[in-house]
Amino acid sequence: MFLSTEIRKAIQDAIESAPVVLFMKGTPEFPKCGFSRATIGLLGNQGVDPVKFAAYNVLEDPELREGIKEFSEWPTIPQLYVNKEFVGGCDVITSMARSGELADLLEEAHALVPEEQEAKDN
Ligand SMILES: N[C@@H](CCC(=O)N[C@@H](CS)C(=O)NCC(=O)O)C(=O)O
Ligand code: FES
Repeated sequence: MFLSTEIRKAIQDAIESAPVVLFMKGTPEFPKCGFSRATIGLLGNQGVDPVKFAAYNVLEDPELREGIKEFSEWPTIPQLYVNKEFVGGCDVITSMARSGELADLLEEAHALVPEEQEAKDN
């Protein structure tokens, strides 16, 4: 697929809009797919600060849905970015949550709610 400059720029802006960015199906409140729902649940369990988080609903934007796959070179949704770096989809995030890598990544990105950040610093 041809990724236009315009779409590439829109994706770049989205990725830069918050420390933690999720491209998903539906919204955090109303996920439209189990993989997106599970990913939102994992980020919530980690204690991601809502002010550090942005979600983009690919179901509302077919160009974003296809464009993000090309951009990330990753064939599926959801897709997580932390500090502008692509992390992965639901399986990757699930295994990183289990191993503790996700907590470390989010902590380093200062993306956790302040109390949880403090609890981890102590
Ligand atoms: N194993 C994937 C599960 C996600 C997945 O399979 N997503 C599919 C179904 S929601 C997808 O995005 N298909 C392409 C599309 O719907 O555009 C992961 O780890 O994220
Ligand atoms: S929408 Fe069917 S598996 Fe995600």
